[in-house]
Amino acid sequence: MAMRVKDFRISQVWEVLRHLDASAVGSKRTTLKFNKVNQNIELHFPVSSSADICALQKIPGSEVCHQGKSAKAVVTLDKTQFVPEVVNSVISKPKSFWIDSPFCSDIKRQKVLVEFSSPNIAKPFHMGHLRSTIIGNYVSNLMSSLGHDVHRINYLGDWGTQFGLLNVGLELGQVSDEQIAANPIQVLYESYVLANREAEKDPGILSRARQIFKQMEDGDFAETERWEKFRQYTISELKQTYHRLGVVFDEYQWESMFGAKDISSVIAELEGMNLLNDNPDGKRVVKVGNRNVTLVKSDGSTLYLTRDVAAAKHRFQQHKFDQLLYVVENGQGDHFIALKHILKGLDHPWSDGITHIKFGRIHGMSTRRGQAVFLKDILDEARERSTIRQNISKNTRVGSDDKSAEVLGVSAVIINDLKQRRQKDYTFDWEKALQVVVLLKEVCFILTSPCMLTDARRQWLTFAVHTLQAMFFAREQWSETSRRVQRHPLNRVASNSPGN
Ligand SMILES: NC(=[NH2+])NCCC[C@H](N)C(=O)O
Repeated sequence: MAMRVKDFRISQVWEVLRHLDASAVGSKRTTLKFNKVNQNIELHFPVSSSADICALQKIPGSEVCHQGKSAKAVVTLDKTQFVPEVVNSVISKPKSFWIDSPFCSDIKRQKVLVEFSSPNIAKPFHMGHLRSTIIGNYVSNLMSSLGHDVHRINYLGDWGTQFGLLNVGLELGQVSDEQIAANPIQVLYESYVLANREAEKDPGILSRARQIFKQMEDGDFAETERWEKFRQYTISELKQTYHRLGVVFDEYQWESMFGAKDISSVIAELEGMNLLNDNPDGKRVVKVGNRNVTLVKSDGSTLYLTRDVAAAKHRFQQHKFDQLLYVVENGQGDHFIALKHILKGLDHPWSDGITHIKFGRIHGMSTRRGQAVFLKDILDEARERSTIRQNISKNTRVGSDDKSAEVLGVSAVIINDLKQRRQKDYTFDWEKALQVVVLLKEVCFILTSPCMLTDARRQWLTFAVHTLQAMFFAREQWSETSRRVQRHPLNRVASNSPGN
């Protein structure tokens, strides 16, 4: 049986969706189709219960068709009413569109912390960090569209023996503060590489690195202030690159904020709950399922996990969050299971609000400069390639000062990533990723040239703009697009005469 519901107004769509079993509407069997014959948009979804069927039958204009055994609903959205209505509602209140819709009225507003991106200083910003940045920003935007109070955190890795090594590298290379200030991410990375190279020849370097890290943890490190400056330079440089993706963080936290000195209370708590066991080799471990997980090394220094326990507690003290979401690759699954397990063992009921939002690896992304090491290189490459793409056709050719290459290139990288199945690994292909560039360019071009449009094409494009809005979660890019659409004469025509 199929239900056909015709001529929907947007308010009715909300009503239907509200009455239906949400799992059916959101299931993989739900598809949005564009009917080329009558130019209408159709939402097809399975109907799982007789209550759903009754709900649909009450809607004026609904039509029941028999079609095999399985029950299926088809909601036909009338192009002339629905498209302008959606586009105009979204445009008039892009921030509160979802919150104000009846569909979301029963969502309990929560304080949600989303931790994402989180690269390590002096190490490459690898593809895992890129996916985390894109997915994390998407999740944050989605959560705030639903009315949650979202706080975005970037947790930068600046701790561990690698930091001892980095300091040795700075000594060996006699790197000045000015050099670091001018190009922090690159210079710190090169110093780290230098130290690693030297450590292969001279084992003394590694023990010097460990010693420096121990001093850092114990608070005996002479260069703390210098390091504080380096961190600030790094954040300023990162902010410029995040800006290109439309990503803004509310807070930058450092792993070093949760070093040995600061986590004695966590250790005391673990001891108090009898969770910490002493290994014969001096390590202190916690049992997680049938694994023994180390929390304190034999020399007393802390580990990644210990710092995460302290960081989570700190976040709860500060924000009293309902949810804490970690957007980090699949490979760290065990780490987050251990984190949640330990917090639960420490009797923190809020640990139930912790979720690891995991994702698969990206293989094979390299730039012309070689294997991609920094986010900036990836985005520069996207811009260059998008210029080349646009120049292939004379309709989309760009001048040297054209900003569209940047916006389209960056958007293509984002869209390409969100198109993938989140938990699956995938192989990156520049050619495929940039295919969308020409389509995006065309949409913008046609929207700004009304005389180019036939009626049908205009309807389709208006719908495409709405779809793209869902993709342009990068806030700035979307607001730029929405400003264009808002100013556009087409939009005024559509809103004044829905029947045209
Ligand atoms: N709270 C966390 N552990 N977040 C993830 C941090 C990711 C880490 N900096 C890495 O690159 O692997």
